[in-house]
Amino acid sequence: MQISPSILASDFANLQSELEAVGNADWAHVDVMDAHFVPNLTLGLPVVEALARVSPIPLDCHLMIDDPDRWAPGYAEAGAGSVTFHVEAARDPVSLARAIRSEGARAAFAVKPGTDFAPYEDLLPEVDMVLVMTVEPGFGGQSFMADQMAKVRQVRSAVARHGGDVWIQVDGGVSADTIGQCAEAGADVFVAGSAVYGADRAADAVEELRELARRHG
Ligand SMILES: O=C(CO)[C@H](O)[C@H](O)COP(=O)(O)O
Ligand SMILES: [Fe+2]
Repeated sequence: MQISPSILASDFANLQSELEAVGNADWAHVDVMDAHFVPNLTLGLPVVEALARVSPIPLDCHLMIDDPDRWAPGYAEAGAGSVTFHVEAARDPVSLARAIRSEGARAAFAVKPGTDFAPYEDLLPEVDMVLVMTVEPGFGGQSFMADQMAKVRQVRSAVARHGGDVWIQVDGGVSADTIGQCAEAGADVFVAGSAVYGADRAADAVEELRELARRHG
């Protein structure tokens, strides 16, 4: 059970100390948005390169961008430990996942709430993780979509059928109130922005979420 706090909910004026505040987490989730794939703009490659230099934990980059085939391997090269692209935006997901892995990072694909997983099941041997979005991508602080738990169960069964160690990540509205159902459905990597950075002590929130996930997993 791994926790990946989303720095989207942190203080962008103090990113290094915000990363250090969640040094007990497994990953730091970095939301890259390009104002095309989603209607919001956050940060890009130069900032990720700088964060990779100072972060005490590996970066988990979630690319909400058009044309990931062109850009995603660069994030692996910049030092991200895991790079997630959206299948809705990828032209050749197999080659893309291989390019990310060949740069030494874990490769993952994400599915939006309205995207079926079944057409992408054959990609499982090419990736290290599947991200099931539990909000419409674009903004932090949205309400958790419990109807996506059926998809998490579907991915968990597909992973069991295929064998191999593919992690299942959930992202969006994950909190102390919702993490239990995610773990029960089969998720094992949990992104949390507001629930971690909105807490009095971010590190305590990370421990609490991990404990709740373990209890329900
Ligand atoms: O990908 C994302 C939004 O597109 C974020 O990672 C996600 O929303 C995390 O924020 P919160 O936990 O506040 O929902
Ligand atoms: Fe994200």
